[in-house]
Amino acid sequence: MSNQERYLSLVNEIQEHNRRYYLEDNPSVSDAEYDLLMRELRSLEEQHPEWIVPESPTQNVGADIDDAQQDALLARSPFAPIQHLHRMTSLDNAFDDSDLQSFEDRINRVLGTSGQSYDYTCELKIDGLSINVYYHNGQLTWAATRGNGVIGEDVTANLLTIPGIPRKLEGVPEHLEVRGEVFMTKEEFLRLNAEAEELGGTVFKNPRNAAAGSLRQKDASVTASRKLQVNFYALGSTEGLAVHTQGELLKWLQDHGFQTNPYSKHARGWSEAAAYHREMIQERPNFPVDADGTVVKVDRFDLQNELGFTSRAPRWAIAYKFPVEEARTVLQDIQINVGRTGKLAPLAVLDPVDVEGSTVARATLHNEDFIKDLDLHLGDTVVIRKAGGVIPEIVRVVKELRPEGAVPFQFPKECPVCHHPVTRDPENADTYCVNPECPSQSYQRILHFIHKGAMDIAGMGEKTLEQLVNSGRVTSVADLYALNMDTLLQIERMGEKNATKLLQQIEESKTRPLSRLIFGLGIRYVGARNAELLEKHFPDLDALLNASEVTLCNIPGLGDRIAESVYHSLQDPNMRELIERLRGYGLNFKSTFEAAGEELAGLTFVITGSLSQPRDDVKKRLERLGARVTGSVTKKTDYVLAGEDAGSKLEKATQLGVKVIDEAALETLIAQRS
Ligand SMILES: NC(=O)c1ccc[n+]([C@@H]2O[C@H](COP(=O)([O-])OP(=O)(O)OC[C@H]3O[C@@H](n4cnc5c(N)ncnc54)[C@H](O)[C@@H]3O)[C@@H](O)[C@H]2O)c1
Ligand SMILES: [Zn+2]
Repeated sequence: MSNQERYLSLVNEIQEHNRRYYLEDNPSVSDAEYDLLMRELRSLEEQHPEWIVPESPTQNVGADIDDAQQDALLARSPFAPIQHLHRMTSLDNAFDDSDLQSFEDRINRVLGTSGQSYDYTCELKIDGLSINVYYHNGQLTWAATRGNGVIGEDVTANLLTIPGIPRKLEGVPEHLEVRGEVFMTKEEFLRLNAEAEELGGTVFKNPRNAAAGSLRQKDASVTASRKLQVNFYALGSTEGLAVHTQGELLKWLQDHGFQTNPYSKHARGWSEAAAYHREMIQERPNFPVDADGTVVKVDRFDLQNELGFTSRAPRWAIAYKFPVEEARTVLQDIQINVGRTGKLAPLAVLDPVDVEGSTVARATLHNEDFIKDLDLHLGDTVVIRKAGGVIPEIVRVVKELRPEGAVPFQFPKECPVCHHPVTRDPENADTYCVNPECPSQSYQRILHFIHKGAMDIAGMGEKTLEQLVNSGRVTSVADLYALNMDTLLQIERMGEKNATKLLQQIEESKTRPLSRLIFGLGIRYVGARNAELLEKHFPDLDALLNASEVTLCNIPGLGDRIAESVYHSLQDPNMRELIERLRGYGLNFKSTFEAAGEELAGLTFVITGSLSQPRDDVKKRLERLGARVTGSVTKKTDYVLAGEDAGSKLEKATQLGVKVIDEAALETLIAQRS
């Protein structure tokens, strides 16, 4: 291949990656690999400017799609197109200190100075997706994604589900665009992926894709459930405002109620900016959200204006990317766990190794195809890194170091626990043990049923449950309610005191809200949020059992795939039998959802001590009835709701003369005010 052919094939290849990344939120290569391709492309273009084609990714922002593709996209997109008032651009990259130095040299050249150190505002480059929020006469009017920089997608309804975005601004120009980055914290990303792995939803590659995929949802209530956040850092134009530097702008944004990132810092000259960058690399493991680098911006706006833009990026800013740390280690083993849906989950067991500030000894391998594509052999030396700064993943095998005689890993044909033959889902690469009596599945199902978010039976430890399941004393969640003192005392290390406590918790769990029971049943796709939706819609479990598939599909926010899954799971004879047994044991089947009311409007509550219901449920109920629930007692607190063993908050209430009530008094209060 000639160099020019290589150039054109790079243009094509990168365009394809852009499409997958920006339009489908589903990249097939890592950002580091992508950046390497871009660097190669750039250096070819520097040597041969005459080769540059207009569709080159260096000349465009975003997916660089032509008109026909744009039409096709918009036709498919559930979002209306919106034209930005001012173009949204990308950023050029620096990969080492000398790139940063060249950046300052170029500024000197363009501004006609030489060797001068400029003032910069340095910020974190949050790895999310950019958003443009438009205020007309101070009123939030629409919000759009970057799109191709000129036209983006209207995601107003979705954006409004994110807390902390001002709806109204005072004393601002008639037209104002406020720009920032929508992102997902690492914690929320892990929670979402764990839920998706378990319930069978989309598993995202990294927090950026998760944020993009969550914001671009047809159904804004799905976006609302994803806990997105946003940091603002720019305006479309600062005309008509008394801000003259990026530093002042960040302050202006904060003063007007916009969330900004706390890590920004002033720097003088490229070397101070480089020092900030090094500091941030050290801090990176502590960021609640992943950042993929720092952004160095010329501070003064008059200089920014002089410097201007290239076709895709400002000349006054540069993204200094964090190094991607890779480590080598040895694949010791591949463990296969069987989840509660019967899904076989392969896990790589690695020689522990440090990557980006933490020790990695395990990595998920997703499914059979993932292992095949990597061509994993036990004993292989593998390269690992952290996707999105969080999830350790195996990137590739170092084939040269493969031990002699190593054989490719064979995915099991039978369940590693019950030895029942497994079946592969024809739609994806997942493999399932379909034996309904598989002890591993029973164990996982019961574990799910008793965990904190479901029936919350904390006294049942994993070891205890394991013994109960393995000895055949407990095979389904209903069996929990048949446990008695004699059975429990046969469990190793289970004394009378703990057994009594456990039996009491099991008894208490019978009164949990219906949504927790529905969640606990472990229906595919039904997490805590969907369970709540279902509880809101039906007066009791029987009404849900009798609901037709159409009725379920019509529940706003539930989604057809979920409705279908609920319907079919609840028709299953085994599920019916289980539910009847639970009814027999007297579990609560009634919806505890009162319609949202005003009974407690204007009152502030603090909850303390242990109550008959999980505190979170009580809090939600108070809020549904209009109350505000806060964490600490002040003079503004109207009531302290105290359960057993209430401590310092109770003392504080007495000191301040705040009324203290118990659960019974709360019911009276609600009844009086309704
Ligand atoms: N893996 C893939 O297939 C693939 C494909 C395309 C792009 N990518 C990744 O995306 C990058 C290019 O994407 P891009 O054009 O969106 O640019 P970018 O993400 O490198 O930088 C520009 C963006 O940074 C964001 N940003 C975050 N914090 C900011 C701050 N404080 N100030 C200003 N901007 C801030 C803004 O959204 C802005 O649009 C590549 O370097 C690569 O890492 C990967
Ligand atoms: Zn099995």
